[in-house]
Amino acid sequence: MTDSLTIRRPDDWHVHLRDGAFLADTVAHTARQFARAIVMPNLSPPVTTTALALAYRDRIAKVAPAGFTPLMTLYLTDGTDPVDMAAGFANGAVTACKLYPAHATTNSAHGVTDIRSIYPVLETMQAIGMPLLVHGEVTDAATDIFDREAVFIERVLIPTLRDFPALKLVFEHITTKEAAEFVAAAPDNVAATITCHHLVINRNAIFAGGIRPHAYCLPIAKREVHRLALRKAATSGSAKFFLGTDTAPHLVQAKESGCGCAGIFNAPNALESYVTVFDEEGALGRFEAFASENGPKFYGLPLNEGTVTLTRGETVMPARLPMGEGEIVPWLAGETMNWRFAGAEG
Ligand SMILES: NC(=O)N[C@@H](CC(=O)O)C(=O)O
Ligand SMILES: [Zn+2]
Ligand SMILES: [Zn+2]
Repeated sequence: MTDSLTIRRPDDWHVHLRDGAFLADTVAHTARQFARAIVMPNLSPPVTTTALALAYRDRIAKVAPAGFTPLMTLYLTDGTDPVDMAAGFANGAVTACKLYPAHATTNSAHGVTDIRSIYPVLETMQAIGMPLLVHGEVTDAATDIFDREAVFIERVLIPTLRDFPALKLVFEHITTKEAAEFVAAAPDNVAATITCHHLVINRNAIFAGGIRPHAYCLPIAKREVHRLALRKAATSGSAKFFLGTDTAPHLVQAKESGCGCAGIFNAPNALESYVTVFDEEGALGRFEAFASENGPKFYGLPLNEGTVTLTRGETVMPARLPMGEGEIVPWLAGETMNWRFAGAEG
């Protein structure tokens, strides 16, 4: 039995750092485990231009420890300027663009109403090799919430990739067997991130003995068959799947509400959670590629120097953590974890 695992320092390819009072706390938690993070742009108002991304990057840098690199993204709207976007990509200010279908998730009201309205932007992205990160859910009221991701593949993803076959595309936080199979069968310019929570819970967790707002996120957790397909994909050794926590903090009162926010805050214990899954699947030897190699290779970035060490051993996750001026209920709150984060070196 392996009791200690040292791997190359990992990155988190999907993070919500928020802003203002949250920023120092979110950055500290993510930077403790990860060297780089793809920073989601769904602030209010959203990060829609290179200038806004640079200003946000400066606010992050002010609170970040040495050695942490935020990789910035632009929030696509029907009015995104491809010239500003391409200039920001060329000078390294922005790494990728994020597609939120309008009204699909938290702070997506300014998102894209119809994929065809951003075809000129996608044309440019394909030409310059800029990755498109996708929240892949349809938003029409007629589609069942548990079907939104699978329908998105048929209705949006397949036609878009047919029209832009060389577009670099990351299907973010996949939650279904359909998405895992689609990505596995797609060409190398298509990849996916997988969260730790979708590897651990299925939709029963949202209703276990009562309604559980801290298990609610988007895309919503699906049936067990989908969780098993995600575990298979993540631990398969395929370079198309990589770590993206989708850590998405909301204060306790925003979650425990008559209309609770979607999002799970897993930055404090992400690696512990992922490594437990790889351990349970007998795939500890494949964890480093998933956490530390597949992402940078897809993005065309160098691998990190330095390492992190995870050790087998019980720790109890706190019931609450401070977040800005309030408190947050983290992923696995109050539960015993069987792996611990022993620290980063180098
Ligand atoms: N995942 C979530 O449930 N919430 C995210 C938005 C997102 O990633 O869709 C958030 O910003 O709160
Ligand atoms: Zn999303
Ligand atoms: Zn997200």
